Amino acid sequence: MTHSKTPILQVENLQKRYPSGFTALNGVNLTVGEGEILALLGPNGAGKTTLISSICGISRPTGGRVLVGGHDIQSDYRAARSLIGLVPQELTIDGWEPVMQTIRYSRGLFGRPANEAYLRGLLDRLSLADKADSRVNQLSGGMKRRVLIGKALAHEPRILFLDEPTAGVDVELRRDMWDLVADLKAQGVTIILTTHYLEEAEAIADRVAVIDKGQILLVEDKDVLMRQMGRKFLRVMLDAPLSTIPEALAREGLTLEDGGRTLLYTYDTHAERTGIRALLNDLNAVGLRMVDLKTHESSLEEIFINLVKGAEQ
Ligand SMILES: Nc1ncnc2c1ncn2[C@@H]1O[C@H](COP(=O)(O)OP(=O)(O)OP(=O)(O)O)[C@@H](O)[C@H]1O
Repeated sequence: MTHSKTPILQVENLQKRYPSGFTALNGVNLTVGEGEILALLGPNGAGKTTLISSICGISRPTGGRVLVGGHDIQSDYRAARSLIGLVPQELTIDGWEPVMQTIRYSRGLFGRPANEAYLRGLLDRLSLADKADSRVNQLSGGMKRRVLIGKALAHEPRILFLDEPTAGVDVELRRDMWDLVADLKAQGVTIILTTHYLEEAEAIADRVAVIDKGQILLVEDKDVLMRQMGRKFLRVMLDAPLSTIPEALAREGLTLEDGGRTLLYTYDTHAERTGIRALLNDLNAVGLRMVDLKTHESSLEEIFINLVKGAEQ
């Protein structure tokens, strides 16, 4: 398991109360292992950006502590921050300097020795090699975002934060981003990303943390989460509509939909017996004829919506 390794990040009872009096983080605990990809999910205003800003030392927590590679982000800021790369949500980049110079400058800020070969390789991986001498303010939005990633990686951080990395980007950049994440993971870099695209978390995360109203509702291996909370649906399309479910078929998880034309059977993915065979036998016995069968598995999106809804009740 990835998270049984040495933790690169320890967040302990983190609190953030803004001067307005609003509590954006209310006792967050989170441990992330080296080389892990963690997706941080939560509705708008849940506290994702506040959490990332507090971990990266941009926003000052009002309680608790953050250790990065064992260094306290407040009392040992330089050592902790040098392990971190941050790609912010906003396109906070402009300026007339050329791309290569911008990235070189970012590396220098962390006191890393010059390494042109590394920086060239980085531009290459970000499909920016032919833009090395272009001015940042003359680039497209997508290219600026690539430069931001280059800046975040210029000092070879061990942990990379991506705040909404693919919001509003085109398909190509999204695919490049996912490839880059896989490359970095192969090099042992830890990645924490926030996203509103659940299929993105489903595609690339090892673990998923769900945050709502400044509290972590759950942290779990993605596969375990999908196995435990996932449901499967079997739809049996009938050749003639039913007004009610016949007595002989009645069982838990069975409902009618589509004006009685479809029987919807919901079952647990981890149940020992799904009950499908028995259902199909019973259908046969009562003389119902089906024209088609379809199955569907709940996505991370459905699981997430149910989790956040459940927490509100
Ligand atoms: N400077 C601030 N002063 C007061 N409240 C703030 C400040 N910054 C953020 N908040 C509030 O803290 C809460 C958490 O905001 P945050 O930006 O961390 O959420 P988020 O989960 O990143 O949301 P989104 O998905 O919309 O980006 C929100 O209710 C927000 O209004």
